[in-house]
Amino acid sequence: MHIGLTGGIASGKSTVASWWKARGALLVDTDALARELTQAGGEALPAIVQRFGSSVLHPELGLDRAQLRQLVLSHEGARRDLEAILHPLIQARAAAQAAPAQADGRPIVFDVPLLVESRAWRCQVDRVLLIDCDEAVQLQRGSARPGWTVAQVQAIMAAQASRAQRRAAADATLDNSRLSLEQLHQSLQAVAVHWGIRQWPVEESRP
Ligand SMILES: CC(C)(COP(=O)(O)OP(=O)(O)OC[C@H]1O[C@@H](n2cnc3c(N)ncnc32)[C@H](O)[C@@H]1O)[C@@H](O)C(=O)NCCC(=O)NCCS
Ligand SMILES: Nc1ncnc2c1ncn2[C@@H]1O[C@H](COP(=O)(O)OP(=O)(O)OP(=O)(O)O)[C@@H](O)[C@H]1O
Repeated sequence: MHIGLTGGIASGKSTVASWWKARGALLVDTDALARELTQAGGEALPAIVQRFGSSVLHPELGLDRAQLRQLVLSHEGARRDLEAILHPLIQARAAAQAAPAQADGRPIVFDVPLLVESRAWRCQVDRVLLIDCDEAVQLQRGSARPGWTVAQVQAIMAAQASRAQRRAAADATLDNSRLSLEQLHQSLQAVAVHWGIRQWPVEESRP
C-alpha cells in the first residue's frame, strides 16, 4: 500500500510520519529529498543556477535557502520553475527509496507537502491521508519553531492549496487542530485498521 501523507505547513505531517515509521512503514520524506538535491554538490544545483543565477548559491551550504524562499514566494513563475526542476528529481529518488518495500509488501508512506498541488503525485499513491489543521493553529505552531516568523508561515500558506482543495483530494482526513498526541495516534490507528494496513516489524537500519 502506498500512502500519500499531506497537509499544509506545520499541520503535523512529520508527527504523523513518525507514527507510521514506528509502526513499521517505510517513510519517504520529500522535503528531505528536496534538501538533499540542493545541498552542496547536489544534483539539482546546476539547473537551479542556470535558471536563477549563481547569486542563489551559498558558499558552504549549496543553496541560499532563505534567499530562494523569498524569491519563489513572491514570484509564482519562479516557484513553478523551481518546482519543475525539483519535482521530477524528487519523484525519481522517492521511487528508488520505496523500491525495497515494494518488493516485500511493507506499507510505504510518502510525506508530500505539495501532493494536492502537484498532479504527478496523485497517481503514485493508493490512498491520500490529509492532516488538516485550523490556519490559526498552523500559524501558531509554525511560528513557534526556531527561525520562523508568523509572516513567513503566512507567505507559505498563501502559496499552498486551500484546506478545501486538500479535503476534496483526500481519502481520509484527520483534523489535528485540537487533538492531543494520544488522540492523534488513536485516530491514526483507526485509519490503519480501516485501510487494512497491518503492523510490520521495525528494522533499525531503515531510513
Ligand atoms: C524554497 C526552498 C529552497 C526554501 O527552503 P527552506 O529551507 O527555507 O524551507 P523548507 O524546504 O524547509 O520548506 C518549508 C516548508 O515550505 C513548504 N514548501 C516548500 N516548497 C514549497 C513550494 N514550492 N510551494 C509551497 N510550499 C512549499 C513545505 O510545506 C515545506 O515543509 C525549499 O522549500 C524548496 O526547495 N522548495 C521547492 C521544493 C519543493 O517543492 N518541496 C516540497 C516537496 S513536495
Ligand atoms: N496534536 C498535536 N498537539 C500538539 N502539538 C502538535 C500536534 N501535532 C503536531 N504538533 C506540533 O506542531 C509542530 C508542527 O508539527 P510537524 O512538524 O509534525 O508539522 P509538519 O506538517 O511536518 O510541518 P512542515 O510543514 O513544516 O514540515 C511541531 O512542533 C509538533 O510537535
